[in-house]
Amino acid sequence: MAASLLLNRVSRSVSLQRVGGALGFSSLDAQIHGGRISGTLFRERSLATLAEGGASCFDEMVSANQRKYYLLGGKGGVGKTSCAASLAVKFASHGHPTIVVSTDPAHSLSDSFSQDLSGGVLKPVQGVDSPLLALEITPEKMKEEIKSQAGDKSVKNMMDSMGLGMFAGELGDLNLEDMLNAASPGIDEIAAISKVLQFVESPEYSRFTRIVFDTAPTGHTLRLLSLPDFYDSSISKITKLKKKITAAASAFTSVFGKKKEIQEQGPSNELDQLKERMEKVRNVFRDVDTTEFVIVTIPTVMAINESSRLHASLRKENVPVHRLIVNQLLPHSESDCKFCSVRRKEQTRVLGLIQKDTELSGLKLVQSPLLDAEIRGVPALKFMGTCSYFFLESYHTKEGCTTA
Ligand SMILES: Nc1ncnc2c1ncn2[C@@H]1O[C@H](COP(=O)(O)OP(=O)(O)OP(=O)(O)O)[C@@H](O)[C@H]1O
Repeated sequence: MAASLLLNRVSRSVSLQRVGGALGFSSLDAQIHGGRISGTLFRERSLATLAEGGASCFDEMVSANQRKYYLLGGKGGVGKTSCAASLAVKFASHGHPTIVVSTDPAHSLSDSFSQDLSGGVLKPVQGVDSPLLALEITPEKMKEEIKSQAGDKSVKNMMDSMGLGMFAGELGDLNLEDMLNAASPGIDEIAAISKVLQFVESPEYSRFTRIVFDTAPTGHTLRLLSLPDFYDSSISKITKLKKKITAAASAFTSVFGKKKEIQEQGPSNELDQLKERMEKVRNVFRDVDTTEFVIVTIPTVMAINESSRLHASLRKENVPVHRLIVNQLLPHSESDCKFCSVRRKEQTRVLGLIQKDTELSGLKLVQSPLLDAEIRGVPALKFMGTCSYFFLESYHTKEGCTTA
């Protein structure tokens, strides 16, 4: 019952042409490569009504000028990039200078915006009124930067600097590079977030009030979220080890009367800095006031099950989650073919599962319809944002669904 009411809500949508005109992109058809997105799929609905519905939905995300981080994640191929790009365009259109960052090594921001955003540097997105910058993190470039910042911090050098070079032969192969590579591919992502923190901390980027992350599929994302803890404890262990070695070295030099000074500076500072950055990343992920992880899914049992597991993991990690975007919902049609009718039944069943799922049922449901063309380019992303986020508030409780 609740699920079918949800679907009815999806059907209350708008004519593409009217929305296109209102958003100021009359040539939308041409720009999204292939005719109408939804003229045949959606029932007509007045823009006035849309505006009312839209006002309640997006206010919460767009309100407040303090900086907010939105991380969009979920199973592969469910529409994370499309939703992240669409949300970023929407923030920018509401006057928020925004940065959208892809931490997925298989980038598709450039494809989604239909612009070249590659190269591992922040690039302005064309066609949006407020500043919108996009960054496709290039893992190799990131690693190079970290390495060049850290310099050649091999364990041998570290021990040399401590006056223990004679023992270094045993350990000389260990270096920061190995440490960075050890947790690969997760380090790619943590390095990415760390890089973004650098960007947002510098005064040059302080005016950006919304940072949207398009994350890699679930497994990578979970690694990303747990890595700061992992590094924190690893770095602490290394620091403790270094202290022990320093103490042993002091004892050694006092016994044998060697005068050489034991230098405490250098590598330890590097590690402390790395630890500090990891802590910052971890804190950003868990800050309920500034951060929200938005799970993106599609109406299939496999995707819902994975979303449920993802939410359980995020909950354990204390990462704030409030919303679930159900993307690619088959919109209402007066005359379903057999195929559509079977899919629709299955979709209704799956939406019912969300309502019963202990992990997912408490989340606000954001519905995003399946459009009849690929979502590419700013106008199409604007359109997706328009038909995805209204009714947001209406759906966020079970009561909201059953009494609607
Ligand atoms: N609501 C929708 N209607 C129609 N097409 C969609 C919709 N959402 C996404 N798509 C299309 O589905 C494809 C995959 O979308 P997208 O790249 O956003 O998914 P993803 O989850 O980021 O994928 P990956 O896991 O590979 O990074 C794209 O071609 C996109 O245009």
